[in-house]
Amino acid sequence: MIGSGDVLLLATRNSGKTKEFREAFGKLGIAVKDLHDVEGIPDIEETGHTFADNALLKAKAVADIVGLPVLADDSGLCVDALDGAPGVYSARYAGEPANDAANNEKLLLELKRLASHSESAEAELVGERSGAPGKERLAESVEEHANESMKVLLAESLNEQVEEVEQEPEQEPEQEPEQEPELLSSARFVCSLVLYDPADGSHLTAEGAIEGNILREARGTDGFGYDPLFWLSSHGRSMAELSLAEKNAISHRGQALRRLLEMIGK
Ligand SMILES: O=c1nc[nH]c2c1ncn2[C@H]1C[C@H](O)[C@@H](COP(=O)(O)OP(=O)(O)OP(=O)(O)O)O1
Ligand SMILES: [Mg+2]
Repeated sequence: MIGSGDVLLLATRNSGKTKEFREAFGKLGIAVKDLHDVEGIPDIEETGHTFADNALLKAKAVADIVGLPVLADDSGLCVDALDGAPGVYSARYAGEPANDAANNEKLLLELKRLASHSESAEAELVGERSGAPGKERLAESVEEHANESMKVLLAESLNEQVEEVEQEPEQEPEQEPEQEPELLSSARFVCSLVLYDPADGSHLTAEGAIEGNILREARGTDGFGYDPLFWLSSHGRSMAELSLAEKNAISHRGQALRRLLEMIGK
């Protein structure tokens, strides 16, 4: 039922999603349209409790209006330190109307708040164990180690000076090895796709997920949504530092789409 007339309508107003589907379907000779190309489709409330529920809701609502098969994508970010939030609320995490920058900012705020809470809880625990209040105990610990740290610092700076002198002047400065950036929590992107046929109400559902970590600082300018905060250790890049094709090859959406296409023999 897909590709009747080799055009497929997506039940989305998210141009970032449309771009990714265009890249993937282009290879199959299928043109992709979205709700920016169709008039008279109202906003569809995403009242489901799962990604699959919401994808079905969107696909059915639009397909019943246009009378053609429709593909819907419901997706989001599940962050472990936040017990799976924002999850199905990813798009409206910072309120409505949906705003990627505000959502990213809220995500960082929540994770940093959590980190500072657990740091102070840890300090108190140290205090309780030693019988001294947390802050005092920490100060003592700094005192105890101060001399040792000073020695290490002095030795390091001496070593650096020696290395500087020893370096050949015409030698290329060595490239700093890229350090793993600071990460706040493990997380995953999840995507549910539903292809709905209004002729008989039949539909197919496919899911995909990708594991990663939330960065303390945004990186990259490609993609959309939470991509700049989603770190892929295996690639040494954020999702927003991948090209469209690279993202599709690994993403939750790419995986779900390949599964769906397999189901319909494409
Ligand atoms: O690959 C992704 N890279 C980064 N962020 C992503 C991705 N995939 C989903 N997300 C985020 C964006 C949005 O905050 C929410 C999706 O919400 P979701 O309701 O499915 O989409 P949406 O409202 O943007 O468009 P629409 O419902 O019209 O398809 O998860
Ligand atoms: Mg939505």
